[in-house]
Amino acid sequence: MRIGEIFAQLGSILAAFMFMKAILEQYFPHHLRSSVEKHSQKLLSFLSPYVQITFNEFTSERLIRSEAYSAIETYLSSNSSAQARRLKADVVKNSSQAVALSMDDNEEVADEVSGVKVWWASGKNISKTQTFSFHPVNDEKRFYNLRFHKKHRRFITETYINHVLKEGKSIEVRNRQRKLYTNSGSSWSHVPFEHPATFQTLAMEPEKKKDIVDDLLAFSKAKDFYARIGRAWKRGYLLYGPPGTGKSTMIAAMANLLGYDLYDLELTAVKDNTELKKLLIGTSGKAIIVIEDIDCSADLTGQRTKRREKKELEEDDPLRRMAREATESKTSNITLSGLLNFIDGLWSACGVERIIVFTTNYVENLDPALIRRGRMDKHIELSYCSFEGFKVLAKNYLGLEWHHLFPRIESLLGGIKITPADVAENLMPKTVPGNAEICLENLILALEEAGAKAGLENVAAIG
Ligand SMILES: Nc1ncnc2c1ncn2[C@@H]1O[C@H](COP(=O)(O)OP(=O)(O)OP(=O)(O)O)[C@@H](O)[C@H]1O
Ligand SMILES: [Mg+2]
Repeated sequence: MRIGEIFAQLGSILAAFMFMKAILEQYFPHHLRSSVEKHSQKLLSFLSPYVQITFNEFTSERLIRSEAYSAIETYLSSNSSAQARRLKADVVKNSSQAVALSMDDNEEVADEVSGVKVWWASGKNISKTQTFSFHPVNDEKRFYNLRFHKKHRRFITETYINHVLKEGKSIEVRNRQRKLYTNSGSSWSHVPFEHPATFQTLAMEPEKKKDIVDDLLAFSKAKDFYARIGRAWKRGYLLYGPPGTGKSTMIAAMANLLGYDLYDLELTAVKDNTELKKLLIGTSGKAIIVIEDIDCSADLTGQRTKRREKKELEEDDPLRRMAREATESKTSNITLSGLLNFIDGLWSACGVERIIVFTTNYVENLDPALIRRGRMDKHIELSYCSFEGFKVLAKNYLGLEWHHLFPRIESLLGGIKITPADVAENLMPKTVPGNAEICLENLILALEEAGAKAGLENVAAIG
């Protein structure tokens, strides 16, 4: 048969079909038509060995987008880009891909888990209700249909759907744009969090680093464990050490490792406990709440009241006392124990994971009650640069695994205290293109100078 004939035949079949459809629509009453459709669908589903589940984008009661729908969309995105013929593209920031691809309407992709094959189809319903409005409302209702053989019903409903939702949510967390929040008044404002620090680039002894990474990962996966033992899903870290040893850098690395948002809580800008309460309620799950330099927020060391009582006894001049009280009333009225008690209370009430990190340069100044285990569960000391730490920096900054000047640096680092920040500054290439040897020699010079200075100070102290 020639191509022309095939088209002619196809044309007449189509015409006949359209004619039948038009007759059906014109002469069949509406209610009869819908009952024919209903019964034919019943018959089809009775004969078909497949079961179908629909996941709507918006559920009828709520106007918010269904979490299940977006988790499925994310889960299917990698499958879709490999299988579907028509894809939708969306621009995403801060992701390894420049655009996120998802399958277009009326596309179907297959998925297989534990040997069970399922099919996902995307579709949309366009609402037929006509509304007259100056602002036309988009009445498209999208959905995903999951189709599978009825013999797998148990596996699908009990295991597979949970797997899809969990996997989809964890991909969302990994891909989403993280935020860095700061408090202004009783609300948070945020900017995109784009700190590049990771645990790989952090100068630290490998075992210590592994211990911290394992601890964080174990925490992030321990929802069921915390629920079972009846504890709020939270963990407190205290980072202490001299300035420039990587405390802030480690917090950024933690956020990058877990994909959490960062809330940088500036306590001195918080007026009172009510404002603090509002701020803490305003934080989301998967958050790291950071309070830097708690020792500098003098009111929070637990000694404020004692100091004030003492001063009041000393100060008899009423004018001076009034002036002091006026300045004090402007500063924060929060006490650290109040803060921690409140955090304990809040966290006990909700099931989302939160990490709180405190940093300080002077751990010895803190009230032991405030950093007891259970509040600050893990105490991490960040100290001066060791040779192991130096090797990480040399690899990051200069791309060096080994150099003939390394042994000299190792012996100098053994006796001289230098912060990773100072080492990093010396390793920073000062010329284009950078010369590794010059950088290492600069570091040796800096180390020798620091050594000579420390020696002089020692001599002066003894003298
Ligand atoms: N352990 C480290 N690994 C890699 N880089 C580091 C490390 N410590 C410090 N640095 C570098 O030094 C700079 C300062 O470090 P960071 O701000 O983390 O110090 P800090 O301990 O928070 O200091 P401070 O107590 O003054 O807040 C960072 O920009 C980082 O590049
Ligand atoms: Mg810091």
